[in-house]
Amino acid sequence: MISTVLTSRKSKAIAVWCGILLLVLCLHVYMSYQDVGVPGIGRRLYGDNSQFRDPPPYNQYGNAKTIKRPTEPKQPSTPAVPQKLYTPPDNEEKKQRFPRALIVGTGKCGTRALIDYLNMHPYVVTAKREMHFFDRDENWSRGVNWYKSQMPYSYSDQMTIEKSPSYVEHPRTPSAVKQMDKDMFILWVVKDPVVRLMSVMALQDENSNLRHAYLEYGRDGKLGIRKDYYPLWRGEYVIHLRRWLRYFPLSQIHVLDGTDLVKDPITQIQNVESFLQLQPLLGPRNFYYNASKGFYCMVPFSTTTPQCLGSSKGRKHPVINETVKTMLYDFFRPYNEQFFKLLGKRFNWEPKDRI
Ligand SMILES: Nc1ncnc2c1ncn2[C@@H]1O[C@H](COP(=O)(O)OS(=O)(=O)O)[C@@H](OP(=O)(O)O)[C@H]1O
Repeated sequence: MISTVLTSRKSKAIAVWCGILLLVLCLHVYMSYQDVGVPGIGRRLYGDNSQFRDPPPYNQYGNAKTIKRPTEPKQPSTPAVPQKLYTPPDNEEKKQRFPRALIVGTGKCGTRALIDYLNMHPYVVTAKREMHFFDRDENWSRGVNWYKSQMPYSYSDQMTIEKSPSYVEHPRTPSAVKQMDKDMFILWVVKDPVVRLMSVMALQDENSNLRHAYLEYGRDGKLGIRKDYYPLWRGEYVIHLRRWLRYFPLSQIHVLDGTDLVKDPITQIQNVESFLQLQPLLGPRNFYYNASKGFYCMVPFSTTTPQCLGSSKGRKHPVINETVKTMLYDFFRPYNEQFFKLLGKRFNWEPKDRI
């Protein structure tokens, strides 16, 4: 009898202990799954998988406003890319193709930024260097097949784009381009011509007289503008536009302001996408403002690391005094006004404090 009582007490105690053990085990497993933050529990069982639970930095459409940037733990190093932005057509091989869009100029207005921005678009492939096919005799004489042989490989639904920043001024280019492809998309970046001139001048040595080569003394001994100076002529945009309009309708020429491209690349690139009839894919996800450079850098879909243009862009411009500034703005104003009239839109190209 005593032994029966003892046995039943013992089995009760065992049952209670088993119950407690089971409860602890269940709690343990539950906490591991939920990662409720009890140090060591979840991770000891399943490893440190916290990096896989970080939210992706961009949504499917690349809207940076939705970005949550956890500080700890770090972002996954794998590119947070909207998957499958581009699928090549079935059974197709890449081949070299003529450009369907040309960035024709103007030098120092942001042509490199524009082509590199466009290169982030999955349906765009860009020539790796300036070909100067239409404007340099030695290249022109090599013929169109040579030009095509310089183009990158692409699929049929991708758009090849080339830029050579002096196409816009060369007398041969508009007719030659039309002969190659009457439907060619023409992209043209311009800039306040005084700012553009200073960008050219910035290339000259700081102590060199060439920094002010756009000035000359007239017969009267007064300082004036050297009207036949090539960098000035390049900024007389209306002259060049008139020539292009003899071959292409204005609707086929997209003109954008390089200063707008610096300040608001997203809007500008989206306008260009629309002009080129490309899928609207580029957006805030592709641009990162680098405060120390004062420029936006690119974030292609294949990476989350910003890529900036080289040090040859964004040079410090020479300082000019108010008299020279007024002379330059007065010189360009009539050309600008005619340009705006022909273009049907205006840019803010009035004197600025900093140029
Ligand atoms: N994102 C970004 N980063 C750096 N620079 C930028 C960018 N966007 C536009 N720009 C402006 O581009 C100017 C140079 O123009 P181009 O590329 O047309 O020059 S070139 O003719 O090809 O040499 C260059 O002019 P400078 O500032 O005078 O160097 C820049 O103002």
